[in-house]
Amino acid sequence: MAVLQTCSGIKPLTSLTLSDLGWSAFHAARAAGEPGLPARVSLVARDRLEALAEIGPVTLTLPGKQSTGEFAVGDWLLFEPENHRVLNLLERKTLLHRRAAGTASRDQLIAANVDTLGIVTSCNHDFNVARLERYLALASAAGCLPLVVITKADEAEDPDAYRHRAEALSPLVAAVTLDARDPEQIARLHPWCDRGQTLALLGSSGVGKTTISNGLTGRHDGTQDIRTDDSKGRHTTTARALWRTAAGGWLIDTPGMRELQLTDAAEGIDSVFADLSELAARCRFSDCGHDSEPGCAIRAEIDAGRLDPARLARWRKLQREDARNSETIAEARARSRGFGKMVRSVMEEKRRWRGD
Ligand SMILES: Nc1nc2c(ncn2[C@@H]2O[C@H](COP(=O)(O)OP(=O)(O)OP(=O)(O)O)[C@@H](O)[C@H]2O)c(=O)[nH]1
Ligand SMILES: [Zn+2]
Repeated sequence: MAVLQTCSGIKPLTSLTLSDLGWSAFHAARAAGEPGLPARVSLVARDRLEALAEIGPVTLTLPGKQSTGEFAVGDWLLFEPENHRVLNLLERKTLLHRRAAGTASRDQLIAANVDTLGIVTSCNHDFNVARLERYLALASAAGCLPLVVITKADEAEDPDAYRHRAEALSPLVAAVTLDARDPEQIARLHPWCDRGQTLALLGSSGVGKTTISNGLTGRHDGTQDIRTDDSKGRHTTTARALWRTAAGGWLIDTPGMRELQLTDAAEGIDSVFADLSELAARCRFSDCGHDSEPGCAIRAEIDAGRLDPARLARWRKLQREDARNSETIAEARARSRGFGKMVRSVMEEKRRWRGD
């Protein structure tokens, strides 16, 4: 199964050290004294995990009834070398997750231990401050560093203007402009995916994610498919995996990355809008709606012309989106607990009725 591909000039998968794989002091501390060998998950299938260890690629199985749904690409775990069974999932440094599509609200893991979230946009109408803020909040909630990658610089008159606008959004933001089709320009992204570093890309359709990912991994066919099983049966997934980059690091490319919605991101939103949340803390009322309440610190800034009311509107919109999604997951959990209780009481009732 062609899950992974090495690039010419870099180490083959069988001679990678743990540091090559992205192992850090954080994980070493969690694994200390625990039995088993460390491995990093490169693919999550319904019945098994594919992973990379110092001994090379391994296929791992889970004990008992444990579901592979609890694992994400990029996870670190410990496994028994004799039978390739998973012993222990190690705590994650960062985690990207989303609300699963469909009516059943479910939290779905997308990728773990991603160091940098590459937020891809273009020097054109795709460049949208509200969308960038949303992705920045998501990166912050996941614990990843944000990198704004602005493609199609070759089509813009003043690409630096886009970079400055992105960098103005938060002191944490680094931004890079490039023509993603040019290998020399792609190399500007190498510091974020060199040895031990893991990068994941997020962005709207058509902004150039596939082009960047091909440029970084040396993979020329974006549709190099892998066969996997999931709850819906056997099917083909496009590169739902951990890819080796030419710079010696890793690129995580999962289909779920492309439709990330905010959930449980309240803290991430507050970090992107730190100026607003700090102001809000100075409003006279702790539940100030920042509309017409007396003593509103945010209104005072707007009235003084120091704050753009549009930024307040964007902040509130993200808070509402996050509240709505987080609530639905919490509610769904409560519902499934309630349903479980109901099933048990019906079963008990039946047993009593049958007399066993
Ligand atoms: N001029 C120019 N074209 C680019 C650049 N980056 C990507 N493209 C082109 O834009 C089109 C879309 O690029 P993709 O890499 O497929 O975009 P994507 O983000 O992967 O799109 P989805 O697969 O739909 O999510 C392709 O025709 C690319 O060749 C760039 O920096 N400059
Ligand atoms: Zn207020």
